[in-house]
Amino acid sequence: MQEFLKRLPKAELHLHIEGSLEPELMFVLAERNQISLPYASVAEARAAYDFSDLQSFLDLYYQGMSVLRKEQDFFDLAMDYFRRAHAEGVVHIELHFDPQAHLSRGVSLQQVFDGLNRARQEAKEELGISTAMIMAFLRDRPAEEALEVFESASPYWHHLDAIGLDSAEAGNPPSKFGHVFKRAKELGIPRVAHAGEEGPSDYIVEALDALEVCRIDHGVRCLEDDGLVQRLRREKVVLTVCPLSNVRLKVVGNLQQHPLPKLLQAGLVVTLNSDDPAYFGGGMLTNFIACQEAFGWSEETFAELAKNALVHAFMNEERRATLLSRLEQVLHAP
Ligand SMILES: Nc1ncnc2[nH]cnc12
Ligand SMILES: [Zn+2]
Repeated sequence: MQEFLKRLPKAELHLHIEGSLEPELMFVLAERNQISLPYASVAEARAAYDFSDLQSFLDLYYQGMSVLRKEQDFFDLAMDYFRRAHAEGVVHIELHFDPQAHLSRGVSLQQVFDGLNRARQEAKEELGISTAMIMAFLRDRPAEEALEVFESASPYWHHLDAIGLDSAEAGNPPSKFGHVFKRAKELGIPRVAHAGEEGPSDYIVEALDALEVCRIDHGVRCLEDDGLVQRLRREKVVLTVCPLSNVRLKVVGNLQQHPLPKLLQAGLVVTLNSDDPAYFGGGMLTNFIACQEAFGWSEETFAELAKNALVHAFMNEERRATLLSRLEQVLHAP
């Protein structure tokens, strides 16, 4: 089964590239940029990744990314992840990135975009991985700041496949960003948002109504509202679920208690994703294998999950057709 899960052509729709920063690279970049870390070793950093909730993770996540200063750092960060993902059978990756968390440290949008775009090109040429870019806004920062950053990113709008909304959810409802997302809609830029991770199911409704998103990142709390579940099913809204993330951030007590089987049973469009693989215990394949162990799913179930991601990814139709036929080949391989 693990061989099958590895061979499945997996598309990752929910990945924070800054959350793919492994401690090993963090130490290399800290030394290169003369930045001091609060850890004496890689092992000490990993030991500190013991979270009680989303905020306790975000504190270390923003601290960790402080080693990213130059274009080369963003290139190295992304290539490091693309290589690991490639080894796990990932064929397409949609990168969330957090410009505000870099701008506030004096790192320019140009450094971020140039480094990530150079890595995306190399991933395409050397690894055959396609990628998409989701510029996320920090919901615990003022909405006006998000709008300013969005406008200042106009030279890079053509690189964006979507905008997103992340960071501390509770107390920061989607509607706070209604005008930012409206502006993106006017420009024809698709929209996604984290909702129903720690926040209530109402935030999922708001993300659909006020932000007009095509996907909900996480969304696991939708089950608290039957009407919402029916709507998500009817409107075929994609949920980018991140099983190991939800365990590590104590959204659920353990993986066996995760609502994933219920989400599938409800007929929702579910995908599996890693969120912040360097902090939550592993990448896509690790998440797939953990679900196999927790839920005992069949090959057909994993194939459905992988297909959902390919069908709803931000990719051109030629690439989608290629990857869907690769999926069929894996399913029918002897
Ligand atoms: N799981 C998560 N939820 C909200 N914001 C994030 N930023 C990075 N990972 C996140
Ligand atoms: Zn996320």
